[in-house]
Amino acid sequence: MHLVTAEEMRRLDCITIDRLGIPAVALMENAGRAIAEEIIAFCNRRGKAGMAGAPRQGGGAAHSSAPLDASAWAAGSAHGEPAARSGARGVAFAAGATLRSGGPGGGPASPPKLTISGDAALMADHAESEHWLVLVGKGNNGGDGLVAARHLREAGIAVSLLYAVPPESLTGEAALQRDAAAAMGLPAAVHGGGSPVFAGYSGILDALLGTGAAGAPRGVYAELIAAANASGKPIVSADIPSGLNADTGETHEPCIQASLTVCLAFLKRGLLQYPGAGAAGRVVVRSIGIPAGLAREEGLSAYWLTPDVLEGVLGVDVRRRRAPDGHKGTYGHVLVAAGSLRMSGAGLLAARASLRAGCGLATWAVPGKLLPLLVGAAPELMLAGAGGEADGTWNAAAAEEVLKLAGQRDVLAIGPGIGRFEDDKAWLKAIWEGSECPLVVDADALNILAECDYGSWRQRKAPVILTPHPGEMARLAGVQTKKVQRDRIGLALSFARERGVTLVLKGAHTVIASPDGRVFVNTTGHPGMATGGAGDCLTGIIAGLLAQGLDGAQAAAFGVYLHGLAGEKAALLRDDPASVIASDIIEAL
Ligand SMILES: NC(=O)C1=CN([C@@H]2O[C@H](COP(=O)(O)OP(=O)(O)OC[C@H]3O[C@@H](n4cnc5c(N)ncnc54)[C@H](OP(=O)(O)O)[C@@H]3O)[C@@H](O)[C@H]2O)[C@@H](O)CC1
Ligand SMILES: Nc1ncnc2c1ncn2[C@@H]1O[C@H](COP(=O)(O)OP(=O)(O)O)[C@@H](O)[C@H]1O
Ligand SMILES: [K+]
Repeated sequence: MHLVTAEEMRRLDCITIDRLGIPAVALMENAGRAIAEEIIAFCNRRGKAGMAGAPRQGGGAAHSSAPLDASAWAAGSAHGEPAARSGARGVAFAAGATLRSGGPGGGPASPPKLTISGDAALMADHAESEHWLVLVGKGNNGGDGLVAARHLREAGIAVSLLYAVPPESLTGEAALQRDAAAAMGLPAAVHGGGSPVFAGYSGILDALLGTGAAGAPRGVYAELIAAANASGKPIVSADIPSGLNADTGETHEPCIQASLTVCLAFLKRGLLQYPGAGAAGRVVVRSIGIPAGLAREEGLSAYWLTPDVLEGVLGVDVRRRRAPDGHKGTYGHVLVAAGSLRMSGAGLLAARASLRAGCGLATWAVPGKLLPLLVGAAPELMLAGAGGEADGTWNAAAAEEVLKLAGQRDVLAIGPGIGRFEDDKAWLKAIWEGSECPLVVDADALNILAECDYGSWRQRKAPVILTPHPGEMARLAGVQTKKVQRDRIGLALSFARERGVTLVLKGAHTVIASPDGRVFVNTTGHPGMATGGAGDCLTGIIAGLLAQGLDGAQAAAFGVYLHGLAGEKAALLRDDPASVIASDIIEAL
């Protein structure tokens, strides 16, 4: 599924309206109806759970991990329930008259049944117990809310409108919807400042600000957002939560904390990155008549990482099929140069993970003094001494040993647990320039890299994959960690392009950017993976996939995806995400 910025969304809107001739008001009608359908489904679910009026739990970025669960996401109108719902709610009865007598054999036949279905998606189970307040902004987002209000009313749900600004200031399609709502007699008020009263409503539709918003909500918009959040009522957002930066996922002060966001046409980038992903609650993407293929035709290249994208966009065999006559040589040989006396485990985790990712062979290179201590640590691994100091730490001269070993292997992964040492920049430069195979750079090797002028180093032919967490990324980019987190997708993209590397910016909803301008956002994984060594496993997984012939972007994206899935599985096996440790992730691969 494509991810779009607000600007790209406007472009796709314009193409649909100008080139295809679909009127803007038709798109708005589709948008509003989709929002109404989702609100009705929300009410019906709530009714079934016997929780009428219950607000979302927790709120804010720390709320339930539902949005992290790929199954909680839904694309288009096929979001899991409608088929079952329409089956259950369709009006079906037998036709009164027998249309044809006699079966093929001439005997009596049972009369054919005529089945007639109602507009199931717009049927509320307990409409009488619902009363929704629609917060209406001045732009098209407000217009969407007005359309939704009409459809909710049609479904028998009581609806009231609260305009942020005098309704006379609405223009274009939004003004048309304002008039239609008035003609239908929907009760409306204009926010007069101060604290609006939300008592008596069973839910709030946030149609204040959408992709046309600029900066933090101002004036009456800010008042309404703060009051809606404080009301404790469940909030459904139209397109994006008002107060969210649709491109970056930054939340302004204030920002709506939604239970559900009905995203229109294409998934906005900001809904996939924290804290925005937390503010959005559950996200449903609904089509509104803008052809999905336009995104591809327009060359958009940001994606939510799903098995479909892995296969269709990246060309990865997600089933990881192996040739029946394959042997260990078929699946490549990884060299992991990692670990030192005090952090040998980091190297062990990376090397073991590469094997679990499916490479044929893995060699773990450590400072020679450590070798006797590591014998038998993992029987499947080969061990190699790579020089180093008498105390089991690395030194610059060890680069030569690493290069010798790498010459006979398919992939080199460096960094986990190596620490810092004298002349480590020379060590890294020698490896960077001297190795011919794909290179995965992690942990302290990234910190060393951040201090090097590697743009002037000899150009590498084989891919480089950098796997920083936000702190390491901050050092690489020479900015504060806060700035990294403010626009993870934008930074990862520009860094990968400028430096000609594949960049894996780790953390909840890891971003994978490739030097050709494609970017992928992963949503597998969970907070239980915030544990020492989890990143070392990822380094090994990516190296293991590279060894099997995947290219840089394929290995990075598939590796991150599998790593997250393994983390989820490990949490299930442990019964508690908090108990997951890095080794569990490897075992769950
Ligand atoms: N064909 C289409 O285009 C379709 C669009 N669709 C829908 O339209 C949405 C985008 O609509 P949009 O572009 O009208 O912008 P929108 O977000 O409603 O609000 C902008 C208004 O808010 C104001 N404002 C801005 N920033 C502010 C701030 N910080 N604090 C306070 N006020 C602020 C600003 O007013 P101004 O300050 O300029 O007077 C401006 O007038 C999109 O998300 C989707 O829901 C769908 O219907 C499908 C078809
Ligand atoms: N809340 C989270 N949700 C999903 N994945 C997470 C979360 N926290 C951490 N992770 C993942 O766990 C790994 C941690 O890596 P890192 O910080 O480098 O750990 P270490 O250096 O100890 O190995 C990364 O792949 C990261 O994306
Ligand atoms: K909104």
